[in-house]
Amino acid sequence: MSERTPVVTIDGPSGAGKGTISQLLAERLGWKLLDSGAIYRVLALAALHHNVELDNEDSLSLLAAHLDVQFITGNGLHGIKVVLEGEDVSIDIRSQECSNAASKVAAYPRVREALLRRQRAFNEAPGLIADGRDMGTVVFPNTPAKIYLTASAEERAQRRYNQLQDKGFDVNIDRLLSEIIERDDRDTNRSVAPLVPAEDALIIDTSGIGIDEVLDIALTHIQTKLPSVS
Ligand SMILES: Nc1ncnc2c1ncn2[C@@H]1O[C@H](COP(=O)(O)OP(=O)(O)O)[C@@H](O)[C@H]1O
Ligand SMILES: Nc1ccn([C@@H]2O[C@H](COP(=O)(O)OP(=O)(O)O)[C@@H](O)[C@H]2O)c(=O)n1
Repeated sequence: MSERTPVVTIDGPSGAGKGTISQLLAERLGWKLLDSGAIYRVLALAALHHNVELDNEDSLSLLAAHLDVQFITGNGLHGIKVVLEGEDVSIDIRSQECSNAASKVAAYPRVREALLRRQRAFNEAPGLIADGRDMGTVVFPNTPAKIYLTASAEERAQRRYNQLQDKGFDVNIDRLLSEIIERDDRDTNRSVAPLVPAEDALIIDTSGIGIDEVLDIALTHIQTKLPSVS
């Protein structure tokens, strides 16, 4: 399988800066954006709405295959408005409850399989920035332009705390840190598509590095790997 149009993958744990850098790259290059985490978040929210148990792989994979979700660009929190069954859920999917539920539903192989084609369909001209956990390892493994962002758990929890507070969520930093560690652990140790840098990814530890500098490093890497990008 080879990618039809250029793809840049941005993977890493929660709060590493993937969404921020992906959005800036998509704007800079005029490319499409795939926020794959939002798909798992929406599935988790749909499961909560329809009283589907988060440990029922059969029902979850059926729900995943028929998920009625739209991503409308140029709007909303992450630059994308997320609409589930006609309802704008852009804010609801960012709650801590949804974050935790997303990482639970994402651990099931048949759920991931059911969402694979939907994610690959985002690969449209002129190019795609794909943000997630397994973009470089599973969803778009053939692209040469792979980036893995990381930072210490404490720094990521502090960033997420500031971000959620700004959005009006009531958050507790200690609970946030333990949930981030728990989610990292679940994402890293699952049997399918675990959170791990692709062998050929550029790893950027963003602890103590500002967004502008991370963006410069990412752009230089992309231009090296995809010479058509200027
Ligand atoms: N390099 C950085 N330095 C400081 N803050 C950052 C950096 N990258 C991202 N942030 C901030 O951290 C928060 C989480 O970033 P986000 O892009 O949502 O992470 P992720 O998508 O990896 O979970 C955002 O408020 C963002 O502005
Ligand atoms: N490609 C992806 C993206 C997200 N996920 C799961 O979905 C959850 C939410 O992803 P996210 O990217 O929105 O989370 P944050 O990094 O924004 O905290 C993660 O904890 C993962 O369990 C995944 O398994 N694979």
